[in-house]
Amino acid sequence: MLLLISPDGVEEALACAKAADHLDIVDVKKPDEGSLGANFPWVIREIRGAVPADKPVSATVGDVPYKPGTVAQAALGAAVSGATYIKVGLYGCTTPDQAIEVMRGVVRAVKDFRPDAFVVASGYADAHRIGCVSPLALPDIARRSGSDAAMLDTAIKDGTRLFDHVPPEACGEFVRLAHDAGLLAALAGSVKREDLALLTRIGTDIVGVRGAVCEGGDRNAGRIQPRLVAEFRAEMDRHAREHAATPAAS
Ligand SMILES: O=C[C@H](O)COP(=O)(O)O
Repeated sequence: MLLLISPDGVEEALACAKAADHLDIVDVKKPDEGSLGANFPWVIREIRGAVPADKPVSATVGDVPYKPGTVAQAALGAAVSGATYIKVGLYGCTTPDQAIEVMRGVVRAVKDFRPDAFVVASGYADAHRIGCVSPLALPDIARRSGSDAAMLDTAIKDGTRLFDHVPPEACGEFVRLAHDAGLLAALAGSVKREDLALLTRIGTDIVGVRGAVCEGGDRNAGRIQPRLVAEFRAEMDRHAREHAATPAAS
């Protein structure tokens, strides 16, 4: 399982750089603009320069409206600024067809510019609270749009967590659907260390985290701490080892 950490700016990205041995992807966002809030192009560029070259930089394009042209242009902006993972939160899409249309525009805009870029179609575990496409629709949306991964995060950061909205069995189904479609499955949403056993067991490819590696577990007032990133990673590795040692159920 890969570890994606979401700093809110250059200062926290430097904390990520200090913990670079313990993480896999640095994900630039602007949490005060929403769960997948987009940061400025110059911040993405500066963070790209600040983290080791072998660590991919991801950027969120926002909790986007159903405006395919606007979103495609924003996604290209993130890619031009140096992000190679482009994450789109399909906040304003109420049907799978709308979401596919948005993601097709993103895939074309980004891959015309950089064919090896990695496009992530993200929905929300708490979609029922905001009225957007349902979580289990995401793998098919990602597949039909030519995206590379399907993701879930939580839209409303009020202390409720991924598994509060999409129970572990349904997350397992999400991962299965993504894998059947040839995609990676990414999961986030106030994930804590105690969730790692389940996330490992269901075959999650990427876990996205912010609050759990911030001081006091506070994604808003706390800052990312290299020590907490290292501890989180050690816990991931422990579960990976235990899972590998467990005989597969027949
Ligand atoms: O993409 C990952 C998100 O930033 C997760 O943030 P969170 O762990 O605070 O919910």
